Amino acid sequence: MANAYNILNDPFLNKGTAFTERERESLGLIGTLPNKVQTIQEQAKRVYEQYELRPEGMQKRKFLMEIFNTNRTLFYYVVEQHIEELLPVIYDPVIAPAIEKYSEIFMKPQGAAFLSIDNPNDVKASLENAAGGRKIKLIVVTDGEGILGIGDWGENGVNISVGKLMVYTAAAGIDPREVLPVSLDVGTNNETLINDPLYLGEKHARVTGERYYDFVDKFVNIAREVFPDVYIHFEDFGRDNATKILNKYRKEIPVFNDDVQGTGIVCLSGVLGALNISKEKFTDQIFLTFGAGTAGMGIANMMYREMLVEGMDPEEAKKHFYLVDKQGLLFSDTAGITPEQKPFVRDRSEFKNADELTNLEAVVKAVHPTVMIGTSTTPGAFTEAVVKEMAAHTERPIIFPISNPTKLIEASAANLIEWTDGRALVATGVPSAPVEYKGVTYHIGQANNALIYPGLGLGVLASEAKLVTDGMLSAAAHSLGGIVDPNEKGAPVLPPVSKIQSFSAKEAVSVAQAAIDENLVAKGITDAKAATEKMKWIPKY
Ligand SMILES: NC(=O)c1ccc[n+]([C@@H]2O[C@H](COP(=O)([O-])OP(=O)(O)OC[C@H]3O[C@@H](n4cnc5c(N)ncnc54)[C@H](O)[C@@H]3O)[C@@H](O)[C@H]2O)c1
Ligand SMILES: O=C(O)C[C@H](O)C(=O)O
Ligand SMILES: [Mn+2]
Repeated sequence: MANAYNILNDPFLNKGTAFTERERESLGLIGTLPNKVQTIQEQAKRVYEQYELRPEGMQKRKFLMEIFNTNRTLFYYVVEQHIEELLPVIYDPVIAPAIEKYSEIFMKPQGAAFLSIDNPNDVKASLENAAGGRKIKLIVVTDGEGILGIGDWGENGVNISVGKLMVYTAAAGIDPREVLPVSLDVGTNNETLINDPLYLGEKHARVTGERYYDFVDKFVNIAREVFPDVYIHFEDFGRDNATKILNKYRKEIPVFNDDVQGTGIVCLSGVLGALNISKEKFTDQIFLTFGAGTAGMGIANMMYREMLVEGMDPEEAKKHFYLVDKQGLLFSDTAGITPEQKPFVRDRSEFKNADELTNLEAVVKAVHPTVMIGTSTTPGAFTEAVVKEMAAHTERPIIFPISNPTKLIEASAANLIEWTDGRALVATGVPSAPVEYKGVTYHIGQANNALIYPGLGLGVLASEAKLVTDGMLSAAAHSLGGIVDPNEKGAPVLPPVSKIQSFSAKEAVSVAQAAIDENLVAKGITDAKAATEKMKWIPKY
């Protein structure tokens, strides 16, 4: 029988001052709380006022995490009330310094499962212990190798699993009792962590190769055994592993890689939104991917598949793509081409000055892109010269500098609007304030996978989809249309975060419907809307 101590210390059970007199009596809580019984609205007012008193991001985050650790329902109630303001604090960009400082500021494990490659026999017990008897339907797992654009943060990366799951609940109403953040600690190559006496992860170099893949496989298999049908979301794996792991499982079980697929979906949505504004055709676009890594290639593939959906011939479609990475424009004979880049590399003979195409400005001059997306982790790479050159050859340049966090952005929204005299259609990965320019207020869309993975997840879980297919990803990308009025001056290319709950719900229905149409759902699921509505968790007592 749970006693007062256990109840008040369990964030899923605790209601704090909102326990009614009857509950206090029946649960043995008499005298363990101030006598006044509060509503969740009153509690939320108190929490928000305290939140506002905290002067800056990390302190605001620490305060919110205390509420998260104490009372999950109240936490989500407050977050949903102030979603646009709080999302950047519980998630990107404030999550970045919270990851860097994770070991120093550690207070509570936040319900995560910590799996170590040095103790592979503990995987099952660790997952079971962390779940504590809860029926887990969704896991976000990271190995911490490619956290946002800030690199290898080892075990500290667990915070991204926790943060991504917060967005699932706040945006799409995924029941917080049914989720599990997981960290795969396979070591770290980050010297700062290795030399940090307070670092909480394994202090050795990353294990790679067969032993690494075996460990990932062990985690996937045991997770599916302990939590049948669990949907696994992979986050911030390194460039060499992300797509490889995704492709290994995606034909067998419901898995998702956020950096590859989530980023692809949100960027396709953004481009479709931009074309609604410019009234141009998708198949006329020339795409330049700057930073052809995990996210960059996920985006290129999503755009490429859309070209095929539009009826374009595969060989013809490939000609619309140019990849630029550290080496410059990527050619078939460029050294260090990754397996993901290979299908999209160009032939040197296409250009008279191929040997000069080693920097972004030269490439833009040579290929005249109409869409340029930055996933390069290179701050300021979209210089005035690059942007003006692009804008000289296209009326409405579509430019998405989406490297995160803020310090890594390829260009600010304000600069892009100014350098193109208001013609650029812009989205950024982190939130950007509206830009005032020559009497027009330009609203900047946030091309962050957080806008789409919650709705996708709700659609997958509600329909009990057995796989996550390209058709479902495409349905997700197309579902965000029709929310923004494209004819309004300064309209954003993506719907605003303030509406994330309503468009996530809409997206979930589209995804579940696609799963139903592809015969991938559990028996008896025929009504996508009813299924997603039934699944939705609401923060109330
Ligand atoms: N907005 C979003 O939703 C979203 C989603 C995923 C990733 N991202 C961001 O995209 C960035 C990349 O993430 P990733 O997971 O693809 O990392 P990654 O390491 O897999 O890829 C980065 C690529 O950029 C290349 N690069 C590095 N320096 C370069 C330079 N000077 N010029 C050209 N290319 C260069 C690297 O060689 C690599 O191929 C990160 O900042 C991340 O935060 C944003
Ligand atoms: O975490 C984010 O803000 C988006 C993305 O998954 C990233 O890795 O940058
Ligand atoms: Mn990520």
